[in-house]
Amino acid sequence: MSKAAEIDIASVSKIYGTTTAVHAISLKIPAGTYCCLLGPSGCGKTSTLRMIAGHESISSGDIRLGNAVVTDLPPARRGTAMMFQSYALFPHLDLVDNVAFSLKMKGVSKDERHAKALDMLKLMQLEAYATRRPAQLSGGQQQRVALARALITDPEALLLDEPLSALDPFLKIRMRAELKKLQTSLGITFVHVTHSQEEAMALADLIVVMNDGRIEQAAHPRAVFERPATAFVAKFMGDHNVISGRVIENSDSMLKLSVSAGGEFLAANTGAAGLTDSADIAVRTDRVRIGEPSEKGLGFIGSVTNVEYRGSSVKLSVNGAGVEDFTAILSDTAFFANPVRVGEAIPLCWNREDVVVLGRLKH
Ligand SMILES: Nc1ncnc2c1ncn2[C@@H]1O[C@H](COP(=O)(O)OP(=O)(O)OP(=O)(O)O)[C@@H](O)[C@H]1O
Repeated sequence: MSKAAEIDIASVSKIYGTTTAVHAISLKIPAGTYCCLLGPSGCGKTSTLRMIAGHESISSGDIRLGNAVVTDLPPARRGTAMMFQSYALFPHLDLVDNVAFSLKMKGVSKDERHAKALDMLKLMQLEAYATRRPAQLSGGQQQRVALARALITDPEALLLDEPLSALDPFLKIRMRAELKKLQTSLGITFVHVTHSQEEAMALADLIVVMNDGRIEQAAHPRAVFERPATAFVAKFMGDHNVISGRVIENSDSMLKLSVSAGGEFLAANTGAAGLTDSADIAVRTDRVRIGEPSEKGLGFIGSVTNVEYRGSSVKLSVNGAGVEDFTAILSDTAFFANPVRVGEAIPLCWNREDVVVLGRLKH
């Protein structure tokens, strides 16, 4: 295998006719990273991946792979390989010929390409199926053939477009673990497009959250989850309550918000100096407790609108203080020690360190 390469995306845009799908994004993906491009449908993640692969032209900006600027290179000369969502296997060829296909295009001799294809099939534990055609395989096996076919070119970076979306939920989780294992053992850079935050959290060293053609946050999964940069990231990652309000105090140490129906909320100020009119804060749903707040602004009194039993936890929805559908996830033990019912008024509280001040993206 070749060495992994860093991918450097510098101010890259993609414009289709009158649609700007990607707005001058910049991103460095260190060599050997498992990177997930994450976001809702239409946010520009596939366009970004296809520009890295060379399957889509770059409207402006540059992409570097290792030391080489690849902006104007055709896909086969970039050192990348792409695995498509549909796997794009040839139905009439057996696995050896499917996997060897790109070597055939390069003019590699039959013996040599077949030997290499068999090695790749061995790596994917598919050598026993070498003479089968794709239709004679399960979904998970087809996915491994597609991986073998992409990896046979010894790429420095493997690009994967929703690689798990065709699999049933059980297989998805199994193949997810295999992808991670493969990336760790090969050590090459993986860039994987997904709209599933769970998938990205499970796989990535670097999550790049995209929205509307822009990067909202690029960081380690734990940083994205624990310190979401924007309201979009907090909502998209889930398990956060986002409260938006008017700024009534913004000092070095504290941010105080007022929500229209009278609620007041407090956060330790961490880099929110620019917020003067309005601001958003996030409170983790699993950090909310039933009880009186230790300080005004670190909780509110609300009415329970829904109680959902989830086995090890119970999800409460609460409206109050100008905040709707506020979620508290309580452990089953905490809930059943002191159960509450729909319609009941309850105090909710949390600690100051469980509040994150969210930034705003400058467009
Ligand atoms: N060939 C094209 N011509 C015109 N517009 C396009 C083309 N390809 C994509 N777009 C538009 O560019 C935007 C970004 O699309 P892109 O496929 O990159 O998003 P995505 O995040 O990968 O979405 P999905 O998860 O649905 O694949 C969308 O608004 C889309 O409609």
